[in-house]
Amino acid sequence: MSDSSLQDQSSQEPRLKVAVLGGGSFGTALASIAADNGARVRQWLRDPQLAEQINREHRNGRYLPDYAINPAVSASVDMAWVLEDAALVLVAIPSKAFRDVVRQALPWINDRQILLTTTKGIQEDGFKLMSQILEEETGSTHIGVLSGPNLASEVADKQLTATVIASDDPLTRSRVQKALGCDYFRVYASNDRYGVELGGALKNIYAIAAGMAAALGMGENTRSMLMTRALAEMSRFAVELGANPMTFLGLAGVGDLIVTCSSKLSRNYRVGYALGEGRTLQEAVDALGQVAEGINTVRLVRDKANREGIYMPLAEGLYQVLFEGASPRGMAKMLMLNEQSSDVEFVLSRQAVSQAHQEGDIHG
Ligand SMILES: NC(=O)c1ccc[n+]([C@@H]2O[C@H](COP(=O)([O-])OP(=O)(O)OC[C@H]3O[C@@H](n4cnc5c(N)ncnc54)[C@H](O)[C@@H]3O)[C@@H](O)[C@H]2O)c1
Ligand SMILES: O=P(O)(O)OC[C@H](O)CO
Repeated sequence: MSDSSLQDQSSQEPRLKVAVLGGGSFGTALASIAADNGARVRQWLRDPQLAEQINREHRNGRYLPDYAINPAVSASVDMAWVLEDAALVLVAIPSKAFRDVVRQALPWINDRQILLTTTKGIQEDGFKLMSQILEEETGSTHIGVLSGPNLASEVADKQLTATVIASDDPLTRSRVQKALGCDYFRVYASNDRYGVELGGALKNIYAIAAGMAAALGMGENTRSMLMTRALAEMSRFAVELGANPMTFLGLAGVGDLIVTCSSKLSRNYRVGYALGEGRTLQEAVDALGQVAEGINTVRLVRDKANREGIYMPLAEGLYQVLFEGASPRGMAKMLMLNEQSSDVEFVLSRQAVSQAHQEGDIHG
């Protein structure tokens, strides 16, 4: 139990009631944190056997077999029971099923609850982020996004970790900081919900590329170049879509990019690594056995960038490798020989670089 949970218990405040929708590794780790902080936590999942195992052994054998879950977490397949009286609801469900699960929950959602998404993905129809789905389905004003460099197994292992709660509602920010912040999990606040959520979804694309580069034997210079150019590309995309580029300097931007592009614990990195070893996309996905959101995100972002005229050479290159059979090495070479560009576009624009080249050509 963390120090902060002791503080909570010694105060006279009523016990917070938390519901977590999703039985995957991050949902489970977050449920355990909230319980460490003294909350009554109920977790909803589809699989009755897994629910029974969590209740009996305080272990999630499917997603987090090696970690102890706080015994105060109770799991169930009964959505009504899980959401009963919940003041804070966390939705940790892959993007493809997110709206369906929120719809199942609707009868027990009310306008006093705080609703959080932890999902780093995009809905194809309308290019919607998960908090937008929460907003559309519930009409709530207490909506937030939890995102940051948060590999679930490290969180479950109580490695010192930081995350971001992003919401334009100050109450949501402060309540979530209090509910989840403890001596191994620090929660920073942001009011750029869109930027934070976009950062979490976009970095998955580049984690696939980083895994692929590692499997191909490319070195640290390459990884550093990839991450930095990824940050430039993510920020460019975000600015075009109206997010604040400064958000990408924070935990949910560069922070999450670093961890996901560096760790074999990342599912997106692992898919990329398998592709770099020569497996097909289907083989890589089958071997993973879990959802790597970046596969779908690369397609959606590449299509959106093409529609909106946003320059995204890395996303385009990865799309060609994943879905059009391009060779990873050939694509890497092509990107290296791409048109001359600028380092930091907010300092020197790409247009200024290409104009200098055109003028140089004219003057021989
Ligand atoms: N795992 C991590 O390290 C991590 C860290 C930070 C954020 N996230 C994000 O949080 C989200 C949840 O991640 P996770 O690792 O907890 O879980 P996950 O993405 O592996 O899957 C979550 C759960 O959703 C369930 N599920 C899938 N389809 C469903 C459906 N149609 N109906 C009901 N349940 C369904 C699965 O059975 C599983 O219990 C992800 O989208 C991810 O981007 C994950
Ligand atoms: O396992 P991934 O690739 O979905 O990434 C996990 C988290 O998003 C890391 O912050």
